[in-house]
Amino acid sequence: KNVSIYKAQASALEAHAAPNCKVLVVANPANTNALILKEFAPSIPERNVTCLTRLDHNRALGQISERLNVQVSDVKNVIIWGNHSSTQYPDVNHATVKTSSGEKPVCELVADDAWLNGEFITTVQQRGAAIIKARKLSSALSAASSACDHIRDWVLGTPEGTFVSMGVYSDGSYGVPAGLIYSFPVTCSGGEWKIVQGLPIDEFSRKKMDATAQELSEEKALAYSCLE
Ligand SMILES: NC(=O)C1=CN([C@@H]2O[C@H](COP(=O)(O)OP(=O)(O)OC[C@H]3O[C@@H](n4cnc5c(N)ncnc54)[C@H](O)[C@@H]3O)[C@@H](O)[C@H]2O)C=CC1
Ligand SMILES: O=C([O-])CC(=O)C(=O)O
Repeated sequence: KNVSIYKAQASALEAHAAPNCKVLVVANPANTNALILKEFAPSIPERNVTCLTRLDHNRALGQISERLNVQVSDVKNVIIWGNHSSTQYPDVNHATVKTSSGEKPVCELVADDAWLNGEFITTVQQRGAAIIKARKLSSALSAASSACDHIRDWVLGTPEGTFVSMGVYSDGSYGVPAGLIYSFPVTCSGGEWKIVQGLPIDEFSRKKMDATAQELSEEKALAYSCLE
């Protein structure tokens, strides 16, 4: 059903939208809906079609700020890799906290790998489901607020030294198959996003990044099979 909805939305954009419009897909499955939209709106450049993983990014910042008892605005550079689903990989290996003695790595300050590699990841992965369970409705204000964050940073740029997570069309960076909409760390400037390059990826992260890519490949195949 989503495939036909996003095919129709794409056709409407193709017919009526400015070719330089920016598209943020929120509705789930967000990454694959964005991929279908990109496919059926060929006049809109693929770099103008994105999906929302900023809510997951903000949740990860929130978990770290609570754990360390610091302001959420002092935490930065967490990464959400992959799908906006429970296979996403929230990664704090490159995240830092502003302290009175300068910026410190989150891993060093938390100093609890079992929590970072376990409960932290599952809490962020399952936050959407936990909210639905509690409210019988999905996240509303936090989702809307993160959509504003996504668009604001895309249009106005990310602060120097800060990256954010966005679901964007993969160019094969970090060994992620090209042709998926995958959440990467990005910086934005002049209305364009750019995938942050050259971050070291350890074996634990590699496995988690591959698992969420695998799920996206399967979703893509399923979506395309609905088009036949
Ligand atoms: N990417 C993210 O971080 C998040 C994604 N979501 C997703 O956003 C979507 C919306 O969530 P809610 O607003 O809570 O759901 P909702 O059920 O309150 O609203 C969905 C709306 O879509 C409309 N709709 C249904 N079929 C349509 C069609 N063919 N064309 C146009 N409109 C149609 C319905 O009338 C309804 O108003 C869901 O898919 C949800 O899973 C929600 C929160 C966060
Ligand atoms: O599944 C949903 O509708 C909720 C969701 O995406 C989220 O809160 O991250």
